Amino acid sequence: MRLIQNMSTIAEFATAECASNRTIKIAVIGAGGVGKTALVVRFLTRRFIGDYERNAGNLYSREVQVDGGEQVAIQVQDTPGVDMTGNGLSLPDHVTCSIQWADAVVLVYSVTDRSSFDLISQLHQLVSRAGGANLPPVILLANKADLLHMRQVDSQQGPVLASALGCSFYEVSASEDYSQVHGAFHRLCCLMAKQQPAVAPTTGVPEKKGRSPLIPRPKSPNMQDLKRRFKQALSAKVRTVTSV
Ligand SMILES: Nc1nc2c(ncn2[C@@H]2O[C@H](COP(=O)(O)OP(=O)(O)OP(=O)(O)O)[C@@H](O)[C@H]2O)c(=O)[nH]1
Repeated sequence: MRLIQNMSTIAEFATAECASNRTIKIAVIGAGGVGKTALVVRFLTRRFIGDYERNAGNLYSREVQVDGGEQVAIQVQDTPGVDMTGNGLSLPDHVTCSIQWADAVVLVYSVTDRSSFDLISQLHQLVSRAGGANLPPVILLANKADLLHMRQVDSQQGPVLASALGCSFYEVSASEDYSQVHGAFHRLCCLMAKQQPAVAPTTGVPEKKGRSPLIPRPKSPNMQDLKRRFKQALSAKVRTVTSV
């Protein structure tokens, strides 16, 4: 019973109608398995749910209160994992499309996976190329900080890389610490809200031009998918409990 209540709270929280007149679009990019989905779901729902299917690219939306109390709509695109192959980067189309679509980018690596860290510079280059003169704000997240015994990337290396790339850095644990994850995404939202023009109340037209609306939008928001993932995760937990 408690689980069902929790689930409906999660669904309501994450699917809240966005009454805001502007939308901040954030793409979350990194190697497979670094915890992109876990981070996005943690930020949007406060919950950490350990089991996810391999992500094919989902878009989530909700409202966020930024500095000054204003409510802004955000869309967060969780992208499929980018991996290194013998021929270089294996970059799903979806990721390229998401980079072009986004107003801001969250690059993620796992401190337990050196190759995911090594990928970051190349991903940043792709973001820079796609943005041209209009480079979107980028933040770098080092995830899985709780897995001390599995660490492959020193805690000093993240800040050094972030400073070389000119972006903010946060070391977080999606599983252990909601406030770190929330803080990183929330600061990005506040920054974006400051940068993006509000819609002029009389004309309904943005006061300044943002990134092109003609760029094809990545796969559509899929809150049903979010609910389905919660159902799957919860039923797996129930199965585990009943089988003990
Ligand atoms: N210990 C720990 N495990 C985490 C953390 N974040 C994610 N995980 C686990 O790492 C695994 C991969 O997480 P996902 O969120 O599916 O990673 P992803 O980057 O979306 O993966 P793809 O869908 O393959 O691109 C899951 O088993 C998560 O439970 C974390 O902060 N700490």
